[in-house]
Amino acid sequence: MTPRPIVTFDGVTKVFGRGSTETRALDSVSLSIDPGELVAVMGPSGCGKSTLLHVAGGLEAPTSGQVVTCGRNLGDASVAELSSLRRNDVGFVFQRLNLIPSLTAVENVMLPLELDGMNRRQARMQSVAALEEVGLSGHLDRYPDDFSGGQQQRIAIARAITGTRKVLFADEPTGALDTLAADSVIDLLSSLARDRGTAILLVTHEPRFTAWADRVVYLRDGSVVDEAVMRSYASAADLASGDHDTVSPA
Ligand SMILES: Nc1ncnc2c1ncn2[C@@H]1O[C@H](COP(=O)(O)OP(=O)(O)OP(=O)(O)O)[C@@H](O)[C@H]1O
Repeated sequence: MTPRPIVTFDGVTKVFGRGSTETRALDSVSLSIDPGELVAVMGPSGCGKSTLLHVAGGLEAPTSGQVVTCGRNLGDASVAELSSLRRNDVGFVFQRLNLIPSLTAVENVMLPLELDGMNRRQARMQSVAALEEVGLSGHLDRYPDDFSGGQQQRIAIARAITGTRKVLFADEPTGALDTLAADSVIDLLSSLARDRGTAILLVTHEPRFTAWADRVVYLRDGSVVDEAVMRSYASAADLASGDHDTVSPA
């Protein structure tokens, strides 16, 4: 049975500004992402990659078109529904980690849950489970500065997947990491998709990460210009040589 997509874009346009300052960041984008799928989003600077993530996660409203994330139509979702989506269903990770240096790893993961009104015991339980999923269960009480850059990004990922979140939006999560640490973070994202069923939308400038992706979506000037279905983990070299299945957007 075909899984029900966890994110669907149907003819989505996002315009910033008006008149002479108008920017069409997304232009009639249609795509969908299934549970457990790792989709890489690539394209030149300013083509709309971050905007795609922000609109999919309810941080920005579409100007027109329909966005459905985790069963919610974001176009007519109330403020309360959007905030529930961000609290319970989706997570974000960025290049900037925003970890608080004076809090331990587990306290950093717990913080948003507690700010959200969850009691301390439950917040700790969920945070310990998330840190276990990212391979840091033995380091709960260490401070961010005690970790390498790659491990710090793992803490940020744990914070983004607590509870039953079904989608992770990752915007250049390895931008500040060396090659080895970056590969290990992408490895982790790939295993979260495979083993936990988390759908992952990964914005990246790194062609080599396409080797971990199930699908690659190429944006230019706000439009999807190409999609590559990566079967059996084709390598970036295969991609460059055109040895992949290309699906032209509708
Ligand atoms: N809040 C905003 N207000 C006005 N314009 C914006 C806003 N956010 C994005 N834009 C514009 O929309 C376009 C797409 O921006 P976006 O950040 O989505 O691109 P990107 O592909 O993620 O770029 P990069 O790879 O450089 O991060 C750009 O022209 C950008 O200047």
